[in-house]
Amino acid sequence: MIVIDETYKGELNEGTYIALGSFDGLHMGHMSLINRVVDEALADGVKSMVYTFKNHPLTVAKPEAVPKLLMDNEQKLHLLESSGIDVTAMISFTKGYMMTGPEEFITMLMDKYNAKGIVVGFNYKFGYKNRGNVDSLRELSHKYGFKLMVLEAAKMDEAVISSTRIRDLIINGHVKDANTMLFEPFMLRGTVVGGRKIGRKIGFPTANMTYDNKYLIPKIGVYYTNIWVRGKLHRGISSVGYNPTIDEGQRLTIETYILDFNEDIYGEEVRLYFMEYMRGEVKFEGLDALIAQLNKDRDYAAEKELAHLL
Ligand SMILES: Cc1cc2nc3c(=O)[nH]c(=O)nc-3n(C[C@H](O)[C@H](O)[C@H](O)COP(=O)(O)O)c2cc1C
Ligand SMILES: Nc1ncnc2c1ncn2[C@@H]1O[C@H](COP(=O)(O)OP(=O)(O)O)[C@@H](O)[C@H]1O
Repeated sequence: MIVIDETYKGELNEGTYIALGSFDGLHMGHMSLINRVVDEALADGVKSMVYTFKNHPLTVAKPEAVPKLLMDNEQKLHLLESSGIDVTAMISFTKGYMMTGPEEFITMLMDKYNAKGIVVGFNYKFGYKNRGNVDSLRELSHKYGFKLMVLEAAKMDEAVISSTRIRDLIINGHVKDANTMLFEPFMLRGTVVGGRKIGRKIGFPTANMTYDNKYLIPKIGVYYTNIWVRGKLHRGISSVGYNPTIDEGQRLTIETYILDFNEDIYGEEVRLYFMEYMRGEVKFEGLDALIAQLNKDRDYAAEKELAHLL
């Protein structure tokens, strides 16, 4: 897959079909657009392309309304590439860019990327003040002669699948339900950092990881997770919380005990996949009670399946 940004000066002279959207989380609705653009491009002998933004448009248009994100750009690019997309344009959304009107946006796609077709979802809005929609796209497709494909809403349990719906599930602990709508399980990326060094003393060393508040943090509690570290996926049990048994935790930590694992991984980059909410965080009477519970958590996780990642 070729990844380009606003500085791209080359020419895409083969012709492209372009899927438009911000694609946060890459859920099944997004995937239907991605699959469609890949299939149609193959059938018509053009390149499949995704045009998206490096930063959420609301970071410029309305910073106080930016949602917590479900996915970082690195993971988005990885999944788009795995889906067979030929070209992804990941563009910085700026104040100047925001002024682009609907028609200007579409003619830019035709001039710069040789767009022969556009794929969007039923509720797609675009251009300055969101003045463009599916109806104006239809008019523009007649005026300029490109192929327009508008896809129906993908649904689960009779309700439309959306990034907002998935965020709500995750902040309420329903990660398993959220994952059924996602291309890959919900994941946070971070670096393993030092903690209080108590974990190893109680027989449960935990890899504490950094996190970025730009991304969604699941509900406080304990999860069955999968953790990708040093090129391999492992089962884990993770705590998202304040560790009330050990200290009056001021700071939220995300820490994982990795099953059947004994390596020093300080400084390693990890990806933590949230598979299932197991229980809430408890303030135990003492360490023995915490250890007894951790043994149960581990035994439960040991029986679970590992995710299949792309
Ligand atoms: C799967 C898991 C579940 C946990 N559940 C709780 C809990 O319910 N209550 C609590 O106070 N601490 C809980 N902890 C946090 C432990 O107290 C924590 O791992 C311990 O403070 C070690 O911290 P350290 O890595 O900074 O040394 C949990 C940790 C893990 C890995
Ligand atoms: N099974 C394991 N799960 C998690 N971390 C492990 C495991 N085995 C060894 N480690 C290492 O031990 C560290 C955690 O030990 P711990 O005593 O909890 O220290 P800290 O408080 O610094 O997290 C991890 O960061 C990792 O380097």
